[in-house]
Parts: sequence; structure tokens; C-alpha cells
Amino acid sequence: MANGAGRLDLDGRPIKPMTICMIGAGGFIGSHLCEKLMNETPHKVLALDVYNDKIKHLLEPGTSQWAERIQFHRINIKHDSRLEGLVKMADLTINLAAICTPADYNTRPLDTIYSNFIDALPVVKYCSENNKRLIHFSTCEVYGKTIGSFLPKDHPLRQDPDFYVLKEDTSPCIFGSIEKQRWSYACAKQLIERLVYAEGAENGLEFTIVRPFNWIGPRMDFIPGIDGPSEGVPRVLACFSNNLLRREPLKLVDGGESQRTFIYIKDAIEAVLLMIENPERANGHIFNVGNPNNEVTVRQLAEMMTQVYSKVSGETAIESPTIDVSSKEFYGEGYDDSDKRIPDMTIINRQLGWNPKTSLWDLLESTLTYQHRTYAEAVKKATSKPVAS
Ligand SMILES: NC(=O)c1ccc[n+]([C@@H]2O[C@H](COP(=O)([O-])OP(=O)(O)OC[C@H]3O[C@@H](n4cnc5c(N)ncnc54)[C@H](O)[C@@H]3O)[C@@H](O)[C@H]2O)c1
Ligand SMILES: O=c1ccn([C@@H]2O[C@H](COP(=O)(O)OP(=O)(O)O[C@H]3OC[C@](O)(CO)[C@H]3O)[C@@H](O)[C@H]2O)c(=O)[nH]1
Repeated sequence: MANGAGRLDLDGRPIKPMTICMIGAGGFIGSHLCEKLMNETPHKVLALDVYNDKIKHLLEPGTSQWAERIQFHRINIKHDSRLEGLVKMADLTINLAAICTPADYNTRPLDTIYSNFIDALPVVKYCSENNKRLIHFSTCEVYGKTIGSFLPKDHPLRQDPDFYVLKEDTSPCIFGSIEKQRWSYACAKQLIERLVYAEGAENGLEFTIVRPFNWIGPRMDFIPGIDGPSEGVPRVLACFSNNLLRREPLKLVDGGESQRTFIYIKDAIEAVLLMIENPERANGHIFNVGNPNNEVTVRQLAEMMTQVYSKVSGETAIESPTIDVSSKEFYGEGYDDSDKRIPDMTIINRQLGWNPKTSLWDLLESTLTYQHRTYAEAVKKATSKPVAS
């Protein structure tokens, strides 16, 4: 439905148009959520971010069907007095703003902690004081390592789901020691979750907490040297895309043994829309949002991306498509890793009836088609430039 007229919630009630204050709207998830809200609902978005490149197509004056429903505010929430006013103007605030690339956690731990905890504090406070609903984006990283990872490698209980499936209401949060600064992000996210939860318990804040499990798709992060810094290290999808575009081997950190479940951004956004439009079912809950059927090791991901990229680009793969690299060399001192991430889906299934749909192969095919179409020419140009002597 183009403008969303006549939309009903999961209990058959008409959904009233709302105004949403979306902080971090210019990022990967924000850009897809804005697109979804513009295309399929009548809701208005106050889009706050430091950047807007990823939502430019929604902001152009020519796209008049949206111009009245999306308004960009270039705001750094660290220091901008307009924030409270914008939260007050909205029915719902969604906070996506964060430093959330692992390369930063151990190299910029202070920025990481400030961004994920301190900077989020006023948002929680303004929502609580003004009786506004909040959807806060946390992370699957709050689970840290699995219980099973502490058992010997060949222990049979490692195969028991009780030792690895991550459940919102029962799994512990297991981080490494303090000098493993990788966990600065997860720890800051955990504390802000606890604060949001406490505001709900003590002051009646209406909240939902989202724990995304490796959402991937078009517009994720940047390609170093093309639309981001040459020395920058984005998340794995963009690292591997960059290697494939440049016909370089994909770098496997510490053997690429860690396991992840990847979900297509468009499936995940469906879940967020259900949360937005079904407050009575979503308030007071923490939701895992992932795809337990799409589990691979990072090595398997590299192999699959190599195959898919050959298919969509028409180029044969290079002779040695992967190379091993230590985490110290790749990320620096203090890196550590989550061993395995399988989301339990009971709560989101029960509350919102949501399930992911897209297989890993299919989501990589559409994503790498986008990467190839968007970046191949620019990478070719950049790599053919003579190097200054
Ligand atoms: N993508 C995933 O798979 C994933 C997984 C786990 C958690 N998350 C969480 O979801 C949220 C969004 O992630 P994303 O993948 O879209 O990341 P992203 O980096 O693409 O988006 C974050 C956006 O927040 C903005 N931002 C950061 N600090 C800001 C500030 N001080 N003021 C204004 N804007 C600011 C950035 O400019 C960026 O556009 C984050 O909170 C992240 O921790 C994402
Ligand atoms: O070139 C590379 C890049 C990464 N790896 C390894 O891949 C695994 C996944 O890495 P990445 O996608 O960068 O991030 P994580 O899954 O570890 O963490 C994210 O999860 C959710 C979120 O909160 C936000 O997106 C973030 O913290 C990892 O094992 C890397 O070592 C590689 O081998 N080669």
C-alpha cells in the first residue's frame, strides 16, 4: 500500500499515523528503515544524524511524495540543545546512533564507551521525562561468548543448544577481561540496556530493546578509499566486498573460525516495523532479531561471497581467494571475539509472529549485485591511477 492508508495492527486495530524521531537515521539500518516508512506507511520521520548521504534519495526536493513526511536535522547528539525538543515533537524515538564497528572497540575504547553509553543517556532521560516511547538499538554482542566456548573443543555438550543458543531472558552476558578492550562496546551497550530497563521498572518508560544479529545488505558501512577512509576497517561484509572488488584475497582473522548468523536487512526491517506499529506487543520487551538458519563460519562466508561475486560480476575468482591474518595484526592489541551467535526466536515469534525469510545465498546475491553495480567502476579507476613516487 503506497501511503499506508488502512493499515491494521496485529490485533486488527487501525494504525494511527505517528511522528518518529529517528536518531542515527543516516546510517545503514536507519536508511533502510526510513525507506520502509516512506514507502509503506503514513508515518512522519524526523531524521537526525551527522551525515545524510545514505538517505539523500529520500530528501531530494523532487521526491515530493515524501518531502512532507521526512525532515533531516544535522545534529550531533553529543552536544545539541535541539535534541530534547525533537524528542518532545515525536510520538516515538528510535535510537540507532552509535560507534559500532569492531575495529574501533579496542583502538578507540573511550569514544566507543561514550558513544554507546554516555551519549545515549540524555535520549533515555528525555523519553522518560516526557512520557515518550523509546525503541533502543542494542546488539547481540551483549551476550559475548557462549557458555559452550569454555568447554574443551571436543566436549559433547558443545553440541547441546543449551550451551550456545542465545536467549534474551536467560542467557548470561560473558565478556573477556578488561584489557581485552573489544568488550568496551558490549559492556556499554549492556549498561544502557540496564538503564532503559530500570527506567521502565521505576519510572514507567515505555521501551523496546532490539538486539540485532549481524544484519547485512546494501549501504552497509563503506568501501575503503572509495566512500570511506583508505585505512578504515569496516564490518566483515564491506571488508570482503572491498577485497573482491580489488581482486585481493579475503583476510580471515584468526583462521575465520568464528561463527555468525547473517540476516538480510530487509527481513530485519520488517521486524522493526512490527515493533513500531504494535506497541502493546513490543513494549517492555527485549528482542533478538536474527536468522538462526543462516549460520556460517567466517571462512565459509568468505568462500560463499567469492562464489556469489564471480556469478554476479562475471569475473573468475583469483587463484588464492583467502589469506590468514592474526587478530593482532588486523585489529591490534586487545581484540577478542564472539565465538558463535545463534538467536533464540521464541519471544519475537510469540509477540510479533515474525520470522526471517531470506537465505544467505540469496541475500549475498542481491547485496553483491548492489556492491558490484555501485563500486566496481570507481575501484577500477582508483586502482588504475599511477602511484605517486
Ligand atoms: N548492523 C548490524 O548488524 C548491527 C548489529 C548489532 C547492533 N547494531 C546497532 O544498531 C545501530 C545502528 O547500526 P548501523 O549498522 O546502522 O550502524 P551505522 O554506523 O551505519 O549507523 C549509525 C549512525 O549513527 C550516526 N551517529 C553516530 N553517533 C552520532 C551522534 N553523536 N550524533 C548523531 N548521529 C550519530 C552515524 O553517523 C551513523 O549514521 C547501532 O546502535 C548498532 O550498535 C547494528
Ligand atoms: O576482513 C575481515 C573482517 C572481519 N573478520 C571477522 O569476521 C567476523 C565478523 O566481523 P564483523 O562483521 O566486523 O563484526 P562482529 O560480528 O564481530 O561484530 C558486530 O556484530 C554486531 C555489531 O554489534 C554491530 O554490527 C558488531 O559489533 C569477526 O570474527 C571478525 O574477526 C574477518 O575474518 N575478516
